[in-house]
Amino acid sequence: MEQKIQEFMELVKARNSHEPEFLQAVQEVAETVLPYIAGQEIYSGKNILLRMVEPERAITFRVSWVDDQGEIHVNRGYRIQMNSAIGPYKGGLRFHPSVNMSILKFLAFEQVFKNSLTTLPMGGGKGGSDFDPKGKSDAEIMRFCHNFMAELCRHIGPNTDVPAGDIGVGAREIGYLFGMYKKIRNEFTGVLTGKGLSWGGSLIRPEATGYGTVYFAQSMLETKRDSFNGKKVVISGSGNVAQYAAEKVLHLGGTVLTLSDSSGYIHDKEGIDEEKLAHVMYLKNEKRVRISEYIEKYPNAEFHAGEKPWNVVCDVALPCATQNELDGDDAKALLANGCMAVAEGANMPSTPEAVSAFHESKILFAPGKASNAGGVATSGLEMSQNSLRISWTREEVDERLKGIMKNIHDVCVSYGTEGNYVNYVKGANIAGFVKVADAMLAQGVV
Ligand SMILES: NC(=O)C1=CN([C@@H]2O[C@H](COP(=O)(O)OP(=O)(O)OC[C@H]3O[C@@H](n4cnc5c(N)ncnc54)[C@H](OP(=O)(O)O)[C@@H]3O)[C@@H](O)[C@H]2O)C=CC1
Ligand SMILES: O=C(O)CCC(=O)C(=O)O
Repeated sequence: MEQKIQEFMELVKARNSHEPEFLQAVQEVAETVLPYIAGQEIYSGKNILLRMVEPERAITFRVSWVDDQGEIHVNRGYRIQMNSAIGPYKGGLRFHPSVNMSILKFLAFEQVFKNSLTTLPMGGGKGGSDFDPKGKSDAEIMRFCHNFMAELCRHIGPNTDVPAGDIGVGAREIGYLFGMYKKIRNEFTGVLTGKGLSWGGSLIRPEATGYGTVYFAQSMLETKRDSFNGKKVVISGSGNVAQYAAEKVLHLGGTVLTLSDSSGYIHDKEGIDEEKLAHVMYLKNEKRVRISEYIEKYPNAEFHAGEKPWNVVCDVALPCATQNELDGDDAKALLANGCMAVAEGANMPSTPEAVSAFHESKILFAPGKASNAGGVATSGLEMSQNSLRISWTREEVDERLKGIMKNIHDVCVSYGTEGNYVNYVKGANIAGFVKVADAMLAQGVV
């Protein structure tokens, strides 16, 4: 099997040699899914995983826009339409200077498995731009979003491809994107999710990724007859996912000790309570400043410039910032400090070395494609509400989200149990694969 995996990866590398993040995501899936395929007659000779690693379509386009000084800038826009076997392409848009083909293909590939795990009819896609929203005025953001959508609108639609937010794309950007789509196409449809409540959005969508991550971690803790109550929790990031993961940890009786951004992390030994979290939301969502400003209001907290929070003693770690933010040394530090569970809110935040360390020490470890699936699942619920032209209550959406997260947890357990340990990576990859693979088999070679 080792050799089969190596041969498969050689083929993928030959085509994608300059895409390290994409190769990293594929390697992890190959290591768990190829041994499973080998024991399943129906997949024999069908090259399904090889077909799944090739995007159905990868679109790149120019986005020109004018800044407040009248200067013209050019960015690159992307949409990767990875797999539509089980539904329209679905996945976020990321605006960050690091965005490139490798990062978007890894995200789109992960999205295929994640969306399948939700059990909702959504294929996988991802897109974005190397545009950097930091320091831009509202007017500049609007002009960029409008020009981005002026091209993207040709390639998406409520039954074709339904983008949403990701890093650098939140409620404000979705508004500008939706406005331009509606103007050009002259149709009011659920073409984007994460919309405002008065124009087709769903309650709980902003909270869903963070809440879902904590619901998943809660299910893992329950397998050890444990809970969040009284747990010390370390969280990275301070954006959408981190904020609502922190909120749900507080609801469940845990203590949140850290939050971070790309400039460093804050450590509040007294705990980031609801009032302090509201201040973080103000700093990040309205004032749009660095997390270091937290200590101006709460001087008992510390700011550690240029560092990550993984050396802080904790029971549970929730990486909620970005890919590869938690490496092998960080994992060792968490384990040495007694961390018992890690649930990824971000996409692929743990490096392969970190994941191996978690597995070797047999702690609870949830990969993002399972634990952060609550965001896209609730996007799926937003699509359903748009199609039915109704709005569910907060409680209704939250109950559905809880049910979906519990179901994802349980399916990971059933495919990932190895003796008395649950390998959630294996469980998520195989369970996500099976539904897509079966649909691809049924649809023939297309
Ligand atoms: N939003 C959603 O519904 C979903 C998001 N995710 C994933 O969750 C993660 C966070 O997304 P989201 O919260 O939406 O994004 P936001 O843009 O709201 O927040 C991103 C956070 O991560 C930090 N960050 C970004 N890049 C880096 C970096 N290179 N080093 C350190 N910190 C960094 C940002 O800090 P700074 O401001 O300094 O850049 C910010 O605090 C991503 O991996 C995303 O793909 C997964 C599922 C759904
Ligand atoms: O809600 C969505 O469609 C996308 C969410 C997303 O980008 C993700 O799950 O990584």
